[in-house]
Amino acid sequence: MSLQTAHSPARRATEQLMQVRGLTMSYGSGAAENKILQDLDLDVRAGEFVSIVGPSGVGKTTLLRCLSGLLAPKAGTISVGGQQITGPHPDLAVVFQDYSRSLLPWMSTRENVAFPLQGKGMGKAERNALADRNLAAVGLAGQGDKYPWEMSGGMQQRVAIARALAYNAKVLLMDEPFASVDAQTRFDLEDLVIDLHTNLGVTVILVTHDIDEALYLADKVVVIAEKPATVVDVIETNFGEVRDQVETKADPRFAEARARILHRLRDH
Ligand SMILES: Nc1ncnc2c1ncn2[C@@H]1O[C@H](COP(=O)(O)OP(=O)(O)OP(=O)(O)O)[C@@H](O)[C@H]1O
Repeated sequence: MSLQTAHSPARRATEQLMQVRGLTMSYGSGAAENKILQDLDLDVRAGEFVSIVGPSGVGKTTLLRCLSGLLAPKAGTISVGGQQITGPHPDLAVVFQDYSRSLLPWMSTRENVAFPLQGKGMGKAERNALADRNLAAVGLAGQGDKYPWEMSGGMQQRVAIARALAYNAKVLLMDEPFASVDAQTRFDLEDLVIDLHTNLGVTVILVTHDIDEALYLADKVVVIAEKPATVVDVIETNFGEVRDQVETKADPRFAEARARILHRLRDH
């Protein structure tokens, strides 16, 4: 597979969708206050794939939890489509690293995917049909009757992705989603997410400590560092729409971007 220039709507994103201004977050208060994020700004265009990378413990999960409305920031604003985020929001769906805790073991995979759709006022047959369509989109056609514990880790994470897609959120927020699977499964899941992004045009914000993964997937890599953490660099990747685990990573622009990120992280 060769590198190509961007053609898909997803990789030609232009319209502003998400805006973060002055995001500040700390745990505890008074003498015990632990400042994690300080004055962080972030812009995400509709259909864009944004990776957020930074050293271990810098505050990546805290940032993603704030973006998803699960954690209230101490200061600053987060908006999606011009709407302020003040709590969990139907435009935002989250995929966590720990699929084994995010899927309900007593429900079949179809029920797991269909469950959050109850709040959308759909009948059971419609929910199940939507669940089956989204399971097929992640390569799990015909697997709806299986239980999560009958599936491999990679398959369970596919179910969690199908559940997020079925919810039809505008933004898919992913927190180290491939950190708990083996290397080959990780590559397969990365390529699955690229396909979903390209074909469905969904906006993705993915947090990872893996610089290669961040670059391979994204249109834009946001580097956070320092304590408290803030944005120290933003890199537009321009590797084209089609990504290939071997060729993209061998592209001289990939090596250049990787070196730039490593320098930024070393300097902070
Ligand atoms: N609920 C919490 N209460 C208090 N401190 C917390 C809480 N969650 C995280 N922290 C602290 O906030 C800091 C940032 O944690 P966070 O998990 O956001 O970082 P991270 O960059 O995602 O880390 P990693 O790369 O190891 O996953 C850490 O020092 C952590 O100990």
